[in-house]
Amino acid sequence: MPEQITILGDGAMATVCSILLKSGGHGVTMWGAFEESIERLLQDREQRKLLPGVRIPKEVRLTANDADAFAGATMVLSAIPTQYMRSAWARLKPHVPAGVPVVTVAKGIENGTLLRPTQIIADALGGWTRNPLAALSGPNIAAEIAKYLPATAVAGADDEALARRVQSVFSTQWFRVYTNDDITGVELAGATKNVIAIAAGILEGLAAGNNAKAALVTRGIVEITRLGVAMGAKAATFAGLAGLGDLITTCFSPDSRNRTVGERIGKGQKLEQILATMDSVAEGVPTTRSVMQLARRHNVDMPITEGVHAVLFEGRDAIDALTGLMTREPKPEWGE
Ligand SMILES: NC(=O)c1ccc[n+]([C@@H]2O[C@H](COP(=O)([O-])OP(=O)(O)OC[C@H]3O[C@@H](n4cnc5c(N)ncnc54)[C@H](O)[C@@H]3O)[C@@H](O)[C@H]2O)c1
Ligand SMILES: O=P(O)(O)OC[C@H](O)CO
Repeated sequence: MPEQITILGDGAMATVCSILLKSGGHGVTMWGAFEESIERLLQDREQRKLLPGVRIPKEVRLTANDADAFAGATMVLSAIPTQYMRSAWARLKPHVPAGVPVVTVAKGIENGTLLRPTQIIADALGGWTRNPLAALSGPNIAAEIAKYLPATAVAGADDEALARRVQSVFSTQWFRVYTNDDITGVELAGATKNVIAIAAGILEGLAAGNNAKAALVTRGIVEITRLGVAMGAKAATFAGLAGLGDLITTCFSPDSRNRTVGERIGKGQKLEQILATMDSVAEGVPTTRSVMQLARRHNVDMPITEGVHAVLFEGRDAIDALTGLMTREPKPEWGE
């Protein structure tokens, strides 16, 4: 059944979701936080910097007006980067229709609160019961979906009926959606893989080779699963599309912003310099701080995350961090 979907955000993911949902026969309104950005989109029908060459269909309604954004909405999609979610949702709260399901595609953990995207929304809106919440996550590089290349995702929700509704809304011939009742795992996997993807980029920048990259992906999934399980997620979710699937694409795709940040660091650039030249968001950078704190809080060993944290925020040299990982005390592959 066609739905009327309000997409919050006007970045790369919001843009591809507008195309995807419109192709599925749904009505779409896209809201942006900044008037100038929506004005530009109304003129160009294209996010020239974030997703060049990809046209936003004329049927997609564009607005920067908070109240107008939710007219007729039967579902809301939040495509706002994690660290901006709280302020955006607090601003929009008076206009969000109660009872309408909210789906998030954000992949991060909020700094300070250490909350997952759906938890941030619940917090901002004043409770889970006001709006049912779901997360959509998986190997979803926006630039590929925009070219109608085949992709898959997981609709995570506590409520099975909601997960199935999200699955049905987002499914097209080239976008296959599975359901998963482990929303904690779906969100944690999507956030933590970004930290490992920064490490993959660092290896790329150091020209460390594919054996090293394979080791990173394999040991990376082990450590993010360990954190997830300690926080109540299912290990199987991390072995699925939202975990291993997304980790692989993000570690290997040249289009990944997180991997690109790492690559530039591996080549010797400074983080501040990299971030100053990026138009788009690399969620893994602030999320590394949050994941490091979660690891400490839950007493989970996360040596790769520790290494990324040290390189990004403690001035550690990338080669030194890699040597540190390679010379840790010998241990069995499985176990503590
Ligand atoms: N791009 C992808 O391939 C992709 C795929 C899957 C999931 N995601 C996730 O989607 C989320 C959005 O990422 P994106 O790639 O669409 O973003 P982007 O990097 O393309 O664009 C950044 C967006 O942030 C918005 N923004 C900047 N400051 C803001 C503020 N103060 N308040 C509100 N909004 C602000 C900008 O208007 C813009 O829409 C992220 O959590 C990302 O991890 C992205
Ligand atoms: O470009 P990145 O690194 O933010 O990755 C985008 C998506 O999360 C890939 O699934």
